[in-house]
Amino acid sequence: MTDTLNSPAPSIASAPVYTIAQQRKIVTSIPGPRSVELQQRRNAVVSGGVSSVLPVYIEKANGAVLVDVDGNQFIDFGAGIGVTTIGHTEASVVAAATGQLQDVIHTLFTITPYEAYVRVAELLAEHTPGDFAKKTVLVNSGAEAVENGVKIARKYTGRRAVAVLDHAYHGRTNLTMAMNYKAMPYAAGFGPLAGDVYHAPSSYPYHDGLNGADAATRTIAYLEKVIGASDLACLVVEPIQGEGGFMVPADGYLTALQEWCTANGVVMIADEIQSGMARTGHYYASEIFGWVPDLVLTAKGIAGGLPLAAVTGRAEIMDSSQPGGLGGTFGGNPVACAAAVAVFESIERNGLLTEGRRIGRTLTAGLEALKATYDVIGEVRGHGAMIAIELVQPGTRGTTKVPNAAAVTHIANFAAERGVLLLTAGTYGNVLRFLPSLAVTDELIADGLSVIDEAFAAL
Ligand SMILES: Cc1ncc(COP(=O)(O)O)c(CNCCCC(=O)O)c1O
Repeated sequence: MTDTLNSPAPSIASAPVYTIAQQRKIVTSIPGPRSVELQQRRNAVVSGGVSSVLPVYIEKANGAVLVDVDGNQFIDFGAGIGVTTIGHTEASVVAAATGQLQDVIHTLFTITPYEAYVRVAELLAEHTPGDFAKKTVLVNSGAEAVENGVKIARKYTGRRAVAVLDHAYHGRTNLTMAMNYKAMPYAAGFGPLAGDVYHAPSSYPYHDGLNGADAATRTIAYLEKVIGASDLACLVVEPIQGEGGFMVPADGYLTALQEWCTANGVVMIADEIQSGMARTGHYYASEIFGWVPDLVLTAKGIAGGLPLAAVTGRAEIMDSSQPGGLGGTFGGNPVACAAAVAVFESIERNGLLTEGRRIGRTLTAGLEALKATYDVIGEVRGHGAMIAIELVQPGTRGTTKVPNAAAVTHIANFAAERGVLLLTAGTYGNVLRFLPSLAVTDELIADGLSVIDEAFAAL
């Protein structure tokens, strides 16, 4: 899809100031000796259910670089799964959070409120898609935002059913586990799972070859024939699917679904937890597709690394809850809210939407060049600083497109040993995703891609 919104804009107002040299540096084996020692301590006291992609223990981080306890420096193409979007330890976030820590750390907004929560809700009303009256509830995690978005939609419609798309990911709570596409590792053995959740066909152009209208017709047929609009409270959709593998829906797909939802009294919810907050070169990925959702879920990058999440949307829907029906002890914590205000201000001050589009162009060009050389790269896709490559078995990218998870594992491990942290994704584990912070330089991207080129050559 051509991103017609992808128009170069004036350069950023102020270049980032880094406290750690933005370069890759390997000084020990990976993991190094102190990481190995820490891993042994961890194995004695941390649940085996908590795994780590790379057992390298991080001591410092800044911009797009991680520094481990042995002095190795990694190019971070993961940003903690799209959280440190404006950069690790971004100066204005650190200052705002530090100041708030010295004033008041916690009062519980539902007991005695404070301005920072209100300011975040004002910023969300301003920057989420749609020019209608909007309201917000703040919570702590993405899954909690999904849970509350569904609660609110059920209350507003008086209906129970929840529809999600194939390849979706929405969290690790009981309801969100039921909403996920993959049971392993997220839900296996943790059931019984919540009922009234239905999985509808999605738009996956690389595999289904459908245009937006035809893909939407297929999804809507499922919603009408399998569920029935009369009991459907909400349809929850990631505009660009995250854990599922960065699938970019065909043009017109999302707006066609929104039209059907509006005509049938169904609340359509954009799960922008991974794709939102300037990740794609737009505040919200929904904008790329001209989609104005009824509710928008925000988390991950909103508070620069501190835990904060939000449900934002049409005031009449958000006000359907009875007073006291929404809340929680830490939801909208003052320190996280102060950090979030700083994040919004940094996006504007430093022109980070433009930076996201720059990063998208740089990554896409570099990965398309690799695709021209290596036929295991089936597709390069995404927007802004949310780009992925889907890997397939040799000789199949134009035909059966057989997933190649082994190649993904090889590339990720090869890169990690040389100081490049890459995350995998995809229902079949055959996607490499790039989620760098918007502070990453073109030089650092080029260095990281040179390592990845070596990794493909060594396949
Ligand atoms: C679209 C989308 N919705 C919801 C969530 C859930 O957000 P939480 O903050 O992890 O609860 C995510 C979190 N994705 C990363 C999960 C990492 C892991 O748990 O191992 C997402 O991407």
